[in-house]
Amino acid sequence: MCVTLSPSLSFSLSLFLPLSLSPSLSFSSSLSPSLSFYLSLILPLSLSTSSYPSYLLFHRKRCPVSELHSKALINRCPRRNKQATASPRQAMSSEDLNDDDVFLSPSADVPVGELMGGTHVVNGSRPSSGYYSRQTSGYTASQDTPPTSAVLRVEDEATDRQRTPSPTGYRGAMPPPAQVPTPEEDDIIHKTILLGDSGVGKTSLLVQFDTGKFQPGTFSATVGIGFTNKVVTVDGSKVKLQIWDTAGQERFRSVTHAYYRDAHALLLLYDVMSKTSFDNTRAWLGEVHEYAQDDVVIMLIGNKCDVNGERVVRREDGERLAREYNVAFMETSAKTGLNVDLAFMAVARELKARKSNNPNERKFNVADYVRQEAKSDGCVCNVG
Ligand SMILES: Nc1nc2c(ncn2[C@@H]2O[C@H](COP(=O)(O)OP(=O)(O)OP(=O)(O)O)[C@@H](O)[C@H]2O)c(=O)[nH]1
Repeated sequence: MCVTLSPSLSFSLSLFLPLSLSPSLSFSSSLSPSLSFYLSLILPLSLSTSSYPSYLLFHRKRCPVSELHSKALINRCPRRNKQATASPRQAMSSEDLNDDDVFLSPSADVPVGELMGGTHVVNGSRPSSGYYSRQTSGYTASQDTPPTSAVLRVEDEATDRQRTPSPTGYRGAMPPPAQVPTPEEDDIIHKTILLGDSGVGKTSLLVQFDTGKFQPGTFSATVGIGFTNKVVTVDGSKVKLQIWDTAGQERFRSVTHAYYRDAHALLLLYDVMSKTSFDNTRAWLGEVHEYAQDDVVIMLIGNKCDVNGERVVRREDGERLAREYNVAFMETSAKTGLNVDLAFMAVARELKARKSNNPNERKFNVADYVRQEAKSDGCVCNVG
């Protein structure tokens, strides 16, 4: 049933018609229960399709929850856009995220926004082209020139904290536009994502790689997601890495899932002082297999290997887990810088090798390389 009415009239009808119809219908013996239900419930909603809440209702109803779970992103309700069947990868990599895109938590039938007290609505262009922040009505994206680093922020109770530079010095870092590579310069940008529990040292690792510094201090959790572009030289060739630093906290999980769908490499960190963070790597690897591409380069990293005495995860345990999942493994220290460059260089080498026409280079094996180089780099991390 399709009736074109003015918004105000449809709203009035949607509000008052059921009230006026329902009582009479429920006592009417001449109408079947289903018809009475239709008239009392569906009819008013049909009449009010021009009002936003009703649209959302239809939107949600038309996108099966099971499908939403697997996609983690409600994209393009058929009602509004014929590309409703676009794959999640297409949806995320295309530049036309709609204002009806809503991030969902894969672990619950609840949009992330609702978990955080609002509804996330993504407006604007894709993440690499700007700087996102959630305001009361949703994300807004600046239309500035793409930066070499960006941060997805969620403005909630932590707003003030976000505006304060994090102890690690990474959050909010926005290099000047002069450093921005033009699209012509960018042949292939390899999207590399740092994953792992909150506090394992993802931000610190990236800061150490980017600036060569470690900033000790009070731990301040990353909010949202941000990236830094780095160009590394491998055998005389430049390899462009776009390194995404994700928030390890559970509440941002479904947002970050959406980002590693088109990742080329994933660095999964745990903290050698935290058995929980090590145990959780299995769950992380499960998510990686669910959301990332099959051929993504994965490296398991035991960070904070500078600690003495407080270590609870042995190096052998990390090695065993890496063997089990057939991924490369190394221990690093974002504090001392041990093996930090190597971690990113190894990934860059592997990504370059995969695209090489040189048969010798294509034989490159990142796990073997890391094993060799980490030893020669003198990793003397103590085993507890
Ligand atoms: N000793 C030591 N401490 C480290 C190392 N790396 C990070 N830390 C400390 O661990 C804490 C957490 O580091 P972050 O880099 O903020 O952790 P994160 O994984 O980015 O955390 P989220 O942003 O919540 O996901 C900070 O206090 C760091 O100073 C390391 O290699 N050695």
